[in-house]
Amino acid sequence: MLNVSNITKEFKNGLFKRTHTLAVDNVSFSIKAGETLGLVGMSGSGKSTLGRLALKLIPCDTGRIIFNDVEISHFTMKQMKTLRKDMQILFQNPESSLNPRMTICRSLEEPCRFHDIGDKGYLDEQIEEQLNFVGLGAELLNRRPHQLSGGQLQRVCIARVLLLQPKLIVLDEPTSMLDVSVQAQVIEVLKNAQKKHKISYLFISHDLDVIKACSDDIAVMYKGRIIEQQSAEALYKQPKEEYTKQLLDTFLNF
Ligand SMILES: Nc1ncnc2c1ncn2[C@@H]1O[C@H](COP(=O)(O)OP(=O)(O)OP(=O)(O)O)[C@@H](O)[C@H]1O
Repeated sequence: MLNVSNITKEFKNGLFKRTHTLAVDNVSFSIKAGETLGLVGMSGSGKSTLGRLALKLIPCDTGRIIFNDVEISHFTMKQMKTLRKDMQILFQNPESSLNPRMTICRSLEEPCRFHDIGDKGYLDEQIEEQLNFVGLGAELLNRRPHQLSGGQLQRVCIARVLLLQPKLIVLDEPTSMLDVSVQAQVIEVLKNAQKKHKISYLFISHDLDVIKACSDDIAVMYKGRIIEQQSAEALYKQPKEEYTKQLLDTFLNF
């Protein structure tokens, strides 16, 4: 579904753009249809930047991105518009993902209207179905975001993404702002959605338990590079790199 090879991203900031940060350094990975690649690493290792590059939300300096057998590396933003609904992202903070002035119903409708998905009748039906799927009821539709809990808001965000029927979703710490009890429910919803629609996930998280529970393969990032990638089971049993061992130890002893 997604094949990324040798992508690099350097940010240039500061006076006269003299401060350079090599956020992603020659990274390659691929994700099959319906599978999850977990991405772990310390803060600042480049995980979120890599997720945004993979979706072409920001341009890469070098490298190739092939999505669903189409090379999109050189696609313009206009060309990307047709693919946007297939490639979605779910952020960690659902509150800032939703417009506080819009009702939940409007927030769910908006992206579908933008992508021209169905008429009003079809949309109403789909919204109800997706809300149901994520475990919410239609009584929330006329509320505004501040009238929902964090877990409910993240479910709304998941429903909103699912309405577009994406093929790939970058999950950028989707449960890190939620209570532990709610985390498990949200993960269950994401797993069910993947099973039902064969969606591919790039799952970014600090939480190694969450990553282990969700991923087929796991990639470890360190200073902008993927230093190790293995099946989830193998990585936990026999990490190859010293850094991965330290990461696992730190997490287990936390
Ligand atoms: N827009 C930007 N301009 C300049 N530097 C940036 C920008 N975005 C990210 N960076 C830098 O790139 C590096 C990687 O950042 P990134 O957010 O991708 O890391 P991360 O692994 O996702 O971190 P975290 O887990 O804390 O979210 C960091 O040094 C960060 O400061």
